Amino acid sequence: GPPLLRSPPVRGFAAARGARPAMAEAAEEKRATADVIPGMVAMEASPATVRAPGCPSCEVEWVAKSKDVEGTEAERLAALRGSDMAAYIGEIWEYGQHMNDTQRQELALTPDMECRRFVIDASTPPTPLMEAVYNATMVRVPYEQACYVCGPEQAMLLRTLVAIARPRQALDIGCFTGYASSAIVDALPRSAQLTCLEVEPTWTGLASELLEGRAASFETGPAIETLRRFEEEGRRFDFVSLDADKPMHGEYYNASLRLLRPGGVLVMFGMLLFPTVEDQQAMEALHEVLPNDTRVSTAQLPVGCGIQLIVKTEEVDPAAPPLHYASQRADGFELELELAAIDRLVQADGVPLGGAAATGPGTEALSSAGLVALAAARRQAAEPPAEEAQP
Ligand SMILES: C[S@@+](CC[C@H](N)C(=O)[O-])C[C@H]1O[C@@H](n2cnc3c(N)ncnc32)[C@H](O)[C@@H]1O
Repeated sequence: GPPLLRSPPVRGFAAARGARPAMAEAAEEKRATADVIPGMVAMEASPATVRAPGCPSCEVEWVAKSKDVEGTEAERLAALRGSDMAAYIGEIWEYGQHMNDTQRQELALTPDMECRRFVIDASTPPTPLMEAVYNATMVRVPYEQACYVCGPEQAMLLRTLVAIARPRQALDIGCFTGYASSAIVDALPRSAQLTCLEVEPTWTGLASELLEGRAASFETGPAIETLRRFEEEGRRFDFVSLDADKPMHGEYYNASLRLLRPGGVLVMFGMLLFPTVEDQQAMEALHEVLPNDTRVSTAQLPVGCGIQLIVKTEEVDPAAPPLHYASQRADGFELELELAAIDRLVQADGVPLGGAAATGPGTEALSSAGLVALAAARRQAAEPPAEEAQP
């Protein structure tokens, strides 16, 4: 039969992107204000936009195409209404059935575009890699699929969370063209690694091209199978970003908790806006589960399509010293680099190394200077240095 009416781009970023010129104006206005208010620090010259100036982004074209499609549909429906009223009513009824609460929410969220612009403007501007991946997605991916990309404000939040967590092993489940991956990889400590999972070879192909030379590797295939394999291999992660097929998010959540070290961080996308009824049911089930899960501490942020911040509190020893120590010692020895190098060596030898930062399976394989340094750093953290202890 004839296609149903197109639903609007569900993740809602098209409108935010469409609003960008106004964003630039707002930044311009702020700069002007900064010039006249004494003591106010002027914003840097370029506003926080993901699209580089002069980039032939298809954003505008994309919005125009959406409008074209809508226009064509409107014409087709008008003709149908004239020729076959019963068929017309049937189509409209069917469309109503498909238009779930989310799309209504999306419409209800439209006034928040203004707020979103301020959120983006108030974040550190994207790195060149983030811009490049975003632009390539907009230019090279058909616009119907380009809307999978996560929102710039979400990428900026993710980057900040990675900078806080300082993971050595990070995982991105559902990497698409690698935009969220680019935000993660640009915030990773040196010698840390990101592993990206994606079912579509087209997307891993593009993402691996765009992130070439970065500390990111790609696994193509159904994420659940890769996660099971990682479990069998005894791999462990410090940080997981999850934005894949929503009906499977419950499974990915449990698998991620098994792979995360105690104290590890999981960031789940898609908590508030749902493209399909199936997605909505799956994510609403998680809304029930997450606040009552005693394995984690969690909170939700209404950023973009909704982000759930989760820390694995299970197995965290309250008496354990903090995980992070000053990595640069006076003699230039870098503890994290040393540990990462040992980690790679052990993995290359086929010995699985887990417990990314402190304890856990595999750490007994460490017997070198790195382990000695870790013990020394722990002691140092537990007792203040002798010179500071002296009055
Ligand atoms: C919303 S997009 C992710 C957007 C991405 N995080 C970004 O920054 O642009 C969801 C992705 O999950 C992928 N996906 C869907 N089912 C999957 C599966 N079973 N295993 C792995 N990835 C899957 C889709 O192909 C899509 O690229």
